[in-house]
Amino acid sequence: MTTTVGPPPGDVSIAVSGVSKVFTTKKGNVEALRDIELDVAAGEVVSIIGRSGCGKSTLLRIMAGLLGPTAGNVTINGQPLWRGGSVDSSVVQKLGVVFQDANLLPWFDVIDNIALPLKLRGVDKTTRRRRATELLDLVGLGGFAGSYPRELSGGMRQRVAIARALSRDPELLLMDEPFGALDALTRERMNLEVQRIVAATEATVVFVTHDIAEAVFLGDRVVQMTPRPGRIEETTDVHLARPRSMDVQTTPEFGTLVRHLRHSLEGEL
Ligand SMILES: Nc1ncnc2c1ncn2[C@@H]1O[C@H](COP(=O)(O)OP(=O)(O)OP(=O)(O)O)[C@@H](O)[C@H]1O
Repeated sequence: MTTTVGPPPGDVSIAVSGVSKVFTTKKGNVEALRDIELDVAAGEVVSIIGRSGCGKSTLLRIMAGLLGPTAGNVTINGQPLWRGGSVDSSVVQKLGVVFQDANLLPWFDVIDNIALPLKLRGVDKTTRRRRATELLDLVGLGGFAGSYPRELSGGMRQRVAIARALSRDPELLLMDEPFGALDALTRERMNLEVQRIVAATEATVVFVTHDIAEAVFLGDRVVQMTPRPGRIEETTDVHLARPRSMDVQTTPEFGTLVRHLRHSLEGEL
């Protein structure tokens, strides 16, 4: 019998090489991505910004194994994610994905929503409820185990979605504009939560956002994509100490980074 021992948390890297994506529609071909190269080191948090329609979600869906690239591939710890048109399921297991819409099942309470990925993997009920309860505490919703999604605010629902993504112990979290629909203050609180959760789990993170300040606050690096076809135009390192408080946004270093990225995006007009 062979036993596969996975790398400890914080040891998963993801690389995108030569990825292009062309959608075929009734109106013709849409070239969404062209020759994307992106290496994300283990334990790194990379934010991706770019104008609406530049291909951020398409890139994240390809990295998540939800959409096949037209050319190129994604490797996770050196293992190819895509083999021809299908995904290597052993590789995709390392991933947790959170989208803008929390997408919780309305007829399941919070615990059952969080535990669903474990149920689908055949984990027994006691174990999955114990794990879901731990995760609920981790995302700061300890008192809401028996609540239903309709009884929660948008920010709380997103935290449940994050807990659900974490239930599989992903070493790599892919987040697509998860807080886009939240008000500014809730969004700030959620950014602090993400920072805390990422520190606790040591996960590698790729975070797509429209918001330049959010990208800088969360990222070790901010990657900027060009308008369609999406290409990686520029990468900006963020050398701000962690943990970061919201007050970091008032520092000259933060302001300089945000200004630089804003000018760079404006320069695309
Ligand atoms: N299934 C599809 N079929 C055809 N075209 C698509 C499909 N999905 C995305 N596109 C096109 O690919 C381009 C990139 O879309 P994508 O959603 O990745 O952009 P985005 O940067 O995430 O946008 P936003 O910031 O507005 O969410 C767009 O022009 C979009 O119309």
